Amino acid sequence: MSHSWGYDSSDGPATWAEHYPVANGPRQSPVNIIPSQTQFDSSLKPLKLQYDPSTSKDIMNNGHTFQVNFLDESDSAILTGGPVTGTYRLKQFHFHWGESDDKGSEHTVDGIKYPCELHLVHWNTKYPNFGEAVNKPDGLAVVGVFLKIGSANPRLQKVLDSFDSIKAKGQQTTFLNFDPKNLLPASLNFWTYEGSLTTPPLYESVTWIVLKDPISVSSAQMAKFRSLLFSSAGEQPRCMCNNYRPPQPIKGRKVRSNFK
Ligand SMILES: CN(C)c1nnc([C@H](N)S(N)(=O)=O)s1
Ligand SMILES: [Zn+2]
Repeated sequence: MSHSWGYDSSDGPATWAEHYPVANGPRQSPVNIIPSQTQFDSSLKPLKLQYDPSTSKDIMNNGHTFQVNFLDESDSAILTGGPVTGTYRLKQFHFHWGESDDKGSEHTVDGIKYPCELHLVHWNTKYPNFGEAVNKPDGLAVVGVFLKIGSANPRLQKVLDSFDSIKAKGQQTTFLNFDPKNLLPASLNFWTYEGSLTTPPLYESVTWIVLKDPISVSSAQMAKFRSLLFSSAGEQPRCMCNNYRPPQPIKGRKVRSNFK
């Protein structure tokens, strides 16, 4: 049975290496992206994200974040191009955020934290299924999108409206016909590097594709993210926030960009 973990001082990122020694591995995520030290790579192909809204299934509170799950039995919602070879299927998307608008993202840019970060998790179809792909060095591709405080984002509304149904850990509700394309910025300019899952088991299996441009979110919308709970129904309520891992050592890795 996997060891329980969280984001408090007693079970948070500073403790994860006790049960997941890869936490101190050579390709851990997230990282601080320093644009002046990234390398433009003209061989990077345009990133192609082809999503089919009919593949969205449900939305759930997993006790660490909330995630929207997708049907992944066919190549209906896929990622191709960019830094990857082959076809990666969308499995789920989720978010990380802070207790206040001055923190919450996992990746940082020149040390700047955004209030929230969206992760769209895809698995390499060279493997038979997600479970086989999740711990392979080229198993996953995660697209990271920063959220920046500004005007309210109407495209987040359907997600926010589901929160009353998934307030506590373990709660789930149907979430049909949602197009994650609507959560992307206009530009797909990205930084990319080889990294890991940012939560246990911290497998070093992720090609990270972090979009340079953020999408907007209002402070009031961020307050709704913080209405969710880490705790199960009936337990002492614990606000779901600060569910982010801080940047990890780059350990000689290159961060490439597809833009100058
Ligand atoms: C098993 N899956 C889909 C995941 N495991 N850890 C995940 C992390 N939350 S992240 N941030 O995507 O690396 S996603
Ligand atoms: Zn994540």
